[in-house]
Amino acid sequence: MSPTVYAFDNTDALSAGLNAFVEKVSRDAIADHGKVSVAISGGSLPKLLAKDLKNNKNIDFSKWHMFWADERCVGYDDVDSNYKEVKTQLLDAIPIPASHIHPIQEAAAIAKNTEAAAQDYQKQLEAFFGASSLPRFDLILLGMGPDGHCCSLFPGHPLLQETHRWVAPINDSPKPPPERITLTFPVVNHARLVAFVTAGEGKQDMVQKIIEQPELNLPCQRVQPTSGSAYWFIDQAAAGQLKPSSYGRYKL
Ligand SMILES: O=C1O[C@H](COP(=O)(O)O)[C@@H](O)[C@H](O)[C@H]1O
Repeated sequence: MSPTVYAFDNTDALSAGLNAFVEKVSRDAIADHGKVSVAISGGSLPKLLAKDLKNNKNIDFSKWHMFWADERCVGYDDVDSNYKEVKTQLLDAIPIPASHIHPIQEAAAIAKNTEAAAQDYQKQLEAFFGASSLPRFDLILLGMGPDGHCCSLFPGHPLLQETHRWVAPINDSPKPPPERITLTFPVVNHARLVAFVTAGEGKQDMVQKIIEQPELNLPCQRVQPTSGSAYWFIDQAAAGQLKPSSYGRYKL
């Protein structure tokens, strides 16, 4: 099924719309099963997400559990750490319990032992979701790279074919740093909801390809939740090459 695309006049409006969307996801998940599992990417997403969300007093963040959709194998304080970016932008400002924050194992990341880091992260997912069936995140928040990658799943990379592992190591990411871990498509596509968030003119070519040329089979296009839904939250600059019929407006 095609994703639902929401375009906003600017990044402030995008952050406001995303905040409203996440508030509803959180309320629905807590009403349904008492907690909220979220996986998040790095890059430009955390700042866009956090702008309004960090001040949202209508969300019970004590019920949130935060995981990462992908992570670079660096220390927690490294400028390349997705954990650090999410922590600085969002987690330090919201009342989420420390025990509900699930970053990559730092020792394995610093050692650039991607295999150990991926295995440990799979264990963390098994401990939270149970080991017997695929994790089902309430919400996976993803960015989109200018080459159409999401998580650390890059165009043409063999990891796109992964069907067994929940978390995979990667040692040859075309975008630095090369050593990373990533959720795989089986996990991403088992989520209840996946929301892409991207902004800026530099993304408009790729947004057009992904939304209007599905035959390209780029990584972002392979995100098709089997019993869930996919959304795109983009600003007008990123929507610059889309046909008006390809997107709608989010009602706050
Ligand atoms: O390397 C990565 O890049 C993507 C996209 O980042 P952006 O800065 O172009 O928004 C990001 O989603 C991913 O988590 C990250 O590891």
